Amino acid sequence: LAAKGFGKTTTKKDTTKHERSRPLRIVDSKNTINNELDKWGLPPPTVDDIFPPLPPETELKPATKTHYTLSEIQACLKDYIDLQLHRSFDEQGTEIASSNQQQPMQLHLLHESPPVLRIDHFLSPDECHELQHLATSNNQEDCIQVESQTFPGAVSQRTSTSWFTQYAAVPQFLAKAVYRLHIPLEHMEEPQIVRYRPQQLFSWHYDEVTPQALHNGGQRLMTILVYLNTLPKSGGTLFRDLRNSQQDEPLCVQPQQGSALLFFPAFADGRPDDRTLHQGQAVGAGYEKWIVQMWIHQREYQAALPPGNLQTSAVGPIQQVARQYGYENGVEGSTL
Ligand SMILES: O=C(O)CCC(=O)C(=O)O
Ligand SMILES: [Fe+2]
Repeated sequence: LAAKGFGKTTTKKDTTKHERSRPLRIVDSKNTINNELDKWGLPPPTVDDIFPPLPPETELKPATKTHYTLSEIQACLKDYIDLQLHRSFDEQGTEIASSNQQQPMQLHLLHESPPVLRIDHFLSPDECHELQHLATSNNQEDCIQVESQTFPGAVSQRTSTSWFTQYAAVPQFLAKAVYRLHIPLEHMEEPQIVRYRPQQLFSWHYDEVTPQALHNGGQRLMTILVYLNTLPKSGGTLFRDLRNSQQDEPLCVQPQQGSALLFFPAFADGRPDDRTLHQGQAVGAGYEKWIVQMWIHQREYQAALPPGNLQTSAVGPIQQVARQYGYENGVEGSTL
């Protein structure tokens, strides 16, 4: 959402004027274009100006193995939103059995610091199909379509299509967030379904909100996105400053149907974590990429879309899913 280089006092050049006054043409730092200057006599900002490289002393700890225990995962998450994972996952990171006949979820830590987590089987294939269907059904009451959120002057380019959904229209996704990750319903931003067609992408950005938006729920503490379909290559979620466990390449999470990706745009106290700069890579020819996505705030958040969207309207539907999936057993003191 935010292009954070702006308004920060630490950027190498003052690019604030660019944001406010004219559409930006960002140039690659390696791509010098004829010393062209704008009307303020400034050269066009480069990607490095807008998303400054991390200071060399920044702590970055890639994953060093493919399997982490729950205790190890919790240690990596200690400065971030409290997910109380021990209530739903055993020491091997496997979901504690519920009666729902679905494959148990499995935690995978993809990066230690900052933590990046994948949860396989977060949604079943049927649940993934239903969410895609919800978006394409064109039911204006349940979800509202928003074309690319890129606006003139924005520094990040998003070319996909989003649908902002009613909380009550996605009870299975929310039931899992509430009963497996213990996220308070009131802190959830409106869930969004996103479709990328071939070549579409979301370029480098941070998920944190701008200071002007903090009045609504405070900072975004967690991004949860679930891939609704599998892509063999292309369309990955790429982190500029993180490395994979072999440490030979930047961390890129390949879409796998039903797998959730969790990362943390800010620490629990609301301080943004600059290490989470990421992009949704372009989708290859012949493919589409679908995700469902939600941001979790520090405090109560009030939805803007679709009109009349209230978290409380989802309580009944979520409880119904929870009963059906056997979530209430073994979850004492639920947030609902
Ligand atoms: O599509 C992706 O893989 C990432 C999407 C994303 O970063 C966003 O919507 O904020
Ligand atoms: Fe993002």
